[in-house]
Amino acid sequence: MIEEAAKLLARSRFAIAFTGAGISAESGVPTFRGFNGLWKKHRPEELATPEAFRKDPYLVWEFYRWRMDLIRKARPNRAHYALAELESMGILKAVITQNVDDLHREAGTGNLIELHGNIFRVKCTSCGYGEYLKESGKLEEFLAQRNLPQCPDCGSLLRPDVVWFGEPLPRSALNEAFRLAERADVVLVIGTSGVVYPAAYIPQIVKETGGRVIEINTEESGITPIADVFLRCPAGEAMEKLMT
Ligand SMILES: CC(C)NC(=O)[C@H](Cc1c[nH]c2ccccc12)NC(=O)[C@H](CCCC/N=C(/NCCC(=O)O)S[C@H]1O[C@H](COP(=O)(O)OP(=O)(O)OC[C@H]2O[C@@H](n3cnc4c(N)ncnc43)[C@H](O)[C@@H]2O)[C@@H](O)[C@H]1O)NC(=O)OCc1ccccc1
Ligand SMILES: [Zn+2]
Repeated sequence: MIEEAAKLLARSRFAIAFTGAGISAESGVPTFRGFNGLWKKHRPEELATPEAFRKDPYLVWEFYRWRMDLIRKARPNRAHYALAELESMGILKAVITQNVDDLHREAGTGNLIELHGNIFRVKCTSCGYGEYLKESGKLEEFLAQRNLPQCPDCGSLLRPDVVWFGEPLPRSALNEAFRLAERADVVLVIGTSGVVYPAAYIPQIVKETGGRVIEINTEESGITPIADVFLRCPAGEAMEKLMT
């Protein structure tokens, strides 16, 4: 199977990657399904909603600060670096991710589409203010606080710049992702359960426009039925084999 996947990639004219939480599991970042009950018995889907934020912004900010603190200590793993290398070799044209953990960027991926936002960015709930805490160097101080963060421009509440359930994805990112999927002849799907929409349409669009689907996952997922090659293997291990 690895040989077949390597051949498909080597012969590809326009290959892209589509990733989920599973690619960051080996970096110590819990997957969504692995999360259940991980944080104070809450399911992430309960807290990652506009309703939850309206009802209890303290609880939601505590949840996101906990995740930001956990994720900032994580480092990219072999799978993240392999995708960045495939891009620098000109084989991979883009990485489309559902992850908000910034690990693809840290690994050196250039053409990165973050469909669900980035946990280290905050934005104002009323004016257009936004800040990337890693760049502004305010991350430490931000995580040390327990208060509700306020917008320095208008004083309103700041929220994590991620897409919550029931919220539309950023139009530009979604259009770019669909455009890439239509153009791709190969998609490398890594570590996703493939149940969250509209993101999960990406591999289907590649398939429907004549492309091939290579899936890497430790177990079958919602994508497996359309996979031409299924590698049941941890992402780091599979990508290492693919690169050698
Ligand atoms: C749960 C699901 C059924 N619900 C949805 O899809 C909903 C509703 C919906 C919309 N359309 C539909 C159509 C059909 C059904 C439902 C819907 N979608 C939405 O709400 C979207 C927004 C969805 C985005 C939500 N935000 C996230 N994240 C950011 C926040 C945050 O992170 O805090 S989603 C979040 O969960 C998802 C988790 O999935 P995975 O990444 O796949 O992770 P998971 O844990 O599930 O699986 C891990 C996999 O890895 C594998 N694995 C584990 N270890 C390894 C390993 N080592 N190696 C390899 N693989 C491994 C495992 O086997 C497993 O398969 C990711 O997308 C992640 O980003 N918005 C919207 O539709 O808006 C409408 C709209 C339109 C216009 C105007 C108004 C409204
Ligand atoms: Zn503001």
